[in-house]
Amino acid sequence: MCTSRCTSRCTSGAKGSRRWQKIPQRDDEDSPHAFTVSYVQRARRAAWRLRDVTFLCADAALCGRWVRTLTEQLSALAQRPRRLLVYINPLSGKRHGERIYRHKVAPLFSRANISTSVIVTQHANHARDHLRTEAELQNYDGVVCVGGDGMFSEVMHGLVLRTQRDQGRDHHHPDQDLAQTGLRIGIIPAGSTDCICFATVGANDPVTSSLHIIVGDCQPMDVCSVHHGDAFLRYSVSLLGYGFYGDVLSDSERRRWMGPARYDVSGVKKFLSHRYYEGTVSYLPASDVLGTPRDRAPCRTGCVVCQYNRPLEEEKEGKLKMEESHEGLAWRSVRGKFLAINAVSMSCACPRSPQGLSPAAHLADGTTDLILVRNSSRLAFLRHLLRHTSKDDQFDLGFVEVHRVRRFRFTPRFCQSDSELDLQELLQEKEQKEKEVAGSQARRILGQLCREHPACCRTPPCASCWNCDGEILPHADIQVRYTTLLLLFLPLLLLLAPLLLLLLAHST
Ligand SMILES: Nc1ncnc2c1ncn2[C@@H]1O[C@H](COP(=O)(O)OP(=O)(O)OP(=O)(O)O)[C@@H](O)[C@H]1O
Ligand SMILES: CCCCCCCCCCCCC/C=C/[C@@H](O)[C@H](CO)NC(=O)CCCCC
Ligand SMILES: [Ca+2]
Repeated sequence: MCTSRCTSRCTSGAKGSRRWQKIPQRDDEDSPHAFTVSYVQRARRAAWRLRDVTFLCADAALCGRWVRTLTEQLSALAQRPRRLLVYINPLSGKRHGERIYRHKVAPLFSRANISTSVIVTQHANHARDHLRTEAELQNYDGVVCVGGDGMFSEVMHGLVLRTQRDQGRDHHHPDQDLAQTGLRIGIIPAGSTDCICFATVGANDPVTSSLHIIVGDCQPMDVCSVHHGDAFLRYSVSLLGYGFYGDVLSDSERRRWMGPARYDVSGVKKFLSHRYYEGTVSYLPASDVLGTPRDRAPCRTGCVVCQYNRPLEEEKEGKLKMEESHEGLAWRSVRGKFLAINAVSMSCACPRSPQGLSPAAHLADGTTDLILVRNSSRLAFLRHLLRHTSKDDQFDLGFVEVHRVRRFRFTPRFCQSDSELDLQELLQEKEQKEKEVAGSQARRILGQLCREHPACCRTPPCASCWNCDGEILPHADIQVRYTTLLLLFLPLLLLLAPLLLLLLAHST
């Protein structure tokens, strides 16, 4: 494949240091035969860049032999994708998805001889439904989503649900282990938060993500299932947030026209309203695992903690069953007033929070970090939030606790079923309060208690909603468990990278 005739040659510079030097284009007959090799150069902060180097040969035969050999070597790398199914969300983030793909991604895919089927989505859940029903997955080596976390979530749901259907698994059953999807997913960041791309690649850069896909590595990623009783709700790979993050998301939905800024406006608004929510969190701690949420040892590709902690397919049944068998013993419960309940299966690092909600959470260890932020003053909560934007430990505060769990459940205090029970408790609390305080303060406190109870308040039940990877869940009473793995186009072992990063060779 002919490319530009501009050629470089290696010239020994001063003191024998070798450096490449561009030499002007040569049109004369005896111009040497040359071939150009494109390779990946790792730049600052996890960014990857494409670089070319051209080699001069004495004669055409030698040049041809080099190109054929290099091309054969590259073709032999089985993990590299040849055919990709691409979904573009035109409305993600600042609505640059299509432009980003056409200008930055497609040229790289074509230089790497990757064929693509591109679908620009026409409506929400277009990608999920296409993957789940009509996509002919056997024709592809992977799926690429161009958009934000919500678009990734659509592709994930489409692939996981399609795999269960094809393998006859019932994903509605909360204890059903899921079949693992075979196709890898690549993410081209074009959204507002892009936390899944940032937390896995370390950068939100379309060129870097494209090169990761072309090089074709493979990195597993935890998937949690969320159920309400026996009804399946959604899968989650990043944040399951109740209280603050749930309120921020639901408030920001009506501001989608603002793009990424919608989260800042809603964030400030919800910080100021400072709502707490009552309920009971029960969780099954992950026993006999390496690492803790506060060991400040971030998960990196080739992570040994993930390999050690992740329940292997065959032992998964046994391991979880064993933990379950001590149901009464191993499960723990926490009841109280929470500003936020966040369950993260990965660090959730993103441009807003470079370390993430749980910096030491592992991408593929089969556990979730459950962060409980109890009711506290606005100032204390602000300190907690601000620590997400620095390297300070956001868990080192009296009203914050974090647990590494395999499963957890949440029941809001004022859920419909037991409001009568709560009503008696509430009346007892009122009588107690009446004894303790008198006059105007009593009315203020009783007003607060009253405002919160559906049985005696005019406002709807004060449950928050769950933010599941950026989507709102229809129920607050949920059960969550680690269920399966996804596969991403990511470097498995960066140390091997120099050998694998030759992208392609072509004669010039
Ligand atoms: N063509 C479309 N028209 C309308 N909505 C769409 C379309 N394609 C996808 N969606 C929906 O748009 C929502 C937002 O998409 P996405 O998450 O990619 O952008 P974002 O919200 O800006 O990014 P982030 O989730 O990272 O904050 C998703 O829930 C997705 O289901
Ligand atoms: C006053 C200073 C406050 C500083 C606060 C910094 C804390 C930022 C933590 C950001 C955590 C993002 C977690 C990612 C969740 C995504 O799956 C989801 C979909 O994209 N995004 C949101 O829910 C959007 C959530 C946006 C929350 C702000
Ligand atoms: Ca995890």
